[in-house]
Amino acid sequence: MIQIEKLRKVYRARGREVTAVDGVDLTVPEGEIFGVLGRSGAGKSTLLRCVNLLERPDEGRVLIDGRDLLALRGAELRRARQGIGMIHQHFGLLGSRTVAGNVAFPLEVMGVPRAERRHRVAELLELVGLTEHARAHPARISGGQKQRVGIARALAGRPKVLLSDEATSALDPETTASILELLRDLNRRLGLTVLLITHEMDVVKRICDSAAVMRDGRFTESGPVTGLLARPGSELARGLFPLPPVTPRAGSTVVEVTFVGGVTDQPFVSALARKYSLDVNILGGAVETVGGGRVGRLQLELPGDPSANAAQLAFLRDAGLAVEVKTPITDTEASAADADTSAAEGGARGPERGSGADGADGADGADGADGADGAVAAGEEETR
Ligand SMILES: Nc1ncnc2c1ncn2[C@@H]1O[C@H](COP(=O)(O)OP(=O)(O)OP(=O)(O)O)[C@@H](O)[C@H]1O
Repeated sequence: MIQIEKLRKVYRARGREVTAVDGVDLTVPEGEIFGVLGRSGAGKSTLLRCVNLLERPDEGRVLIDGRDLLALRGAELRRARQGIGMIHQHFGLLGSRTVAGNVAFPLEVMGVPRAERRHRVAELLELVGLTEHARAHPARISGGQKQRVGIARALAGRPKVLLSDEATSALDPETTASILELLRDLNRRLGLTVLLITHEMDVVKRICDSAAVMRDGRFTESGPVTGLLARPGSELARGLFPLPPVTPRAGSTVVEVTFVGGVTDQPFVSALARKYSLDVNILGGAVETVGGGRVGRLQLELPGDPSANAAQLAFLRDAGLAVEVKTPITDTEASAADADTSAAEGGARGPERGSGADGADGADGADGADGADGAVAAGEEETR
């Protein structure tokens, strides 16, 4: 279990202060996968690096299975950090060592005897499906395989907690899917608690139990993923279901409804139309599988303004839907919007951007560049 309390980290450089993490509280229960989503510069990496003390927070507490890491020193702290594995976007493998040699490295640092090391490396390579590549060098394997080596290495010290720093950001979509599947599988088989940071909405959708959206060092929303999706106004929901922006007209009601789980089986649109003898216009919609369950969002347009649709809106809410009413615009605004729309070619109703669409780092160092995993090779400081 990971608990973060009122965490704050301020960088000071050349007389300038940047508050990278600004009072974050977070609990990841044992065996859960928690995703922190946000754009570049939101403070995600700093938050993650404070969890294994690669960065020392200025304020707050970090507790792993109830132990306050900031209260530990020396050998005790090193042992505690061995219980936290970490994987990175650019893998951080040692180019001079084979796949097996990379996985063995943290075990050497921990002083594990040679015979035991061999056994453990074989076990780890099997766990990540790389037994056949044990003797290959990183330059000879694919990006997905490199990340599998990174995962095996991170698990060498049998950690209970795994930190993932944009682990799939350098991979193509197919490889990303296989790495996410591996992480989910390891999470279930080993009971690993995973804290991951990402700018990819898809990562949250595929494997996270809970998530937070981070901006300017703070969480703007946080909770179980399906709960966030069903919350009106949720940035996560908007990012997952990028429906086109709509311009509600005076005399009509535009509602966005989000439905989760069993609600998707109910024909609520036709039930609404029948019950109130309405023509319901569907403006947009998307249904996705999130965390193994079905979640969807629909934009509906009902005749009459919201005050005339109170019963209809209550009907949708009673059906278990999260309902968000888009504020109607005035007649004057409507004619201005008409002018805008006809001026813009084809109406230009592009999809809204997701919350974290743009954050990928530029490519950086290749294998062998950034040395050992800070979590397992305790005491070594990573450089960025
Ligand atoms: N070592 C550092 N010294 C000074 N400022 C830093 C340092 N590391 C990060 N920052 C600043 O702290 C803020 C948060 O950076 P951080 O890397 O944690 O964000 P991020 O969400 O992980 O972004 P990215 O996805 O681009 O890595 C940024 O304004 C960044 O410039």
